[in-house]
Amino acid sequence: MSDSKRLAGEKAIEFVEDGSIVGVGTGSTVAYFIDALARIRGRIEGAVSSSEQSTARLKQHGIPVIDLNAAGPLPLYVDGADECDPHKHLIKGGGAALTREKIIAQASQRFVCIIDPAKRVPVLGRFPLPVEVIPMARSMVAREIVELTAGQPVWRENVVTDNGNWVLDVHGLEITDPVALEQRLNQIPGIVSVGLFARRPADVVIVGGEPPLVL
Ligand SMILES: O=C(CO)[C@H](O)[C@H](O)COP(=O)(O)O
Repeated sequence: MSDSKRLAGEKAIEFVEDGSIVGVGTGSTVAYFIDALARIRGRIEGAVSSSEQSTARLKQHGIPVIDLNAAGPLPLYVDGADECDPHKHLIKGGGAALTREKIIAQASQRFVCIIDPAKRVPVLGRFPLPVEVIPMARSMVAREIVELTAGQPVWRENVVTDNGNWVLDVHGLEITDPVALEQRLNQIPGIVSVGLFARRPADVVIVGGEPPLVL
């Protein structure tokens, strides 16, 4: 598994443009991408990071970390996913970094998603859908989700996001219309962001293997 993650992460380097600022996601697959990025760090201006975890790894490698507000639109965002359907719609947020990941994906011209083969599914929902919530809204949002979907929200206790918020993981979903579900959930007050990347799916998906598959 970690070999396919490494192969996906290393393949994504081919999408990095010289002199650019690269958007960097979060997770164990992205860690391999950051390590590969370090080997070409002289060719890039720096990176915009989606989490404290990735920031620490980028800095360890001496890669300058740049504020998104100072960077402007990015040519490339590279990130992992928890699930990916045939339309390149994703579930993300297993690492609780979904909000910043979504912001950087939106700010990027091209989103290259790097996954191991186990992440490919015909329909999203086997992986519980992460939802970042303002702490005071947790119970209300959970009730709204129960009313709106067939899912069961479970509070990811002991996890506080980099933004100081909490995460609900919604179990038992079969997400046949990810765009509609993302839109509906986004309208509930108290939800900061939903780990569905359907309105802004990946542009390219790299599935790690020998050789990596580029979709
Ligand atoms: O969305 C994420 C973090 O919020 C990650 O991209 C996702 O959880 C995949 O992680 P990994 O590469 O470790 O399997």
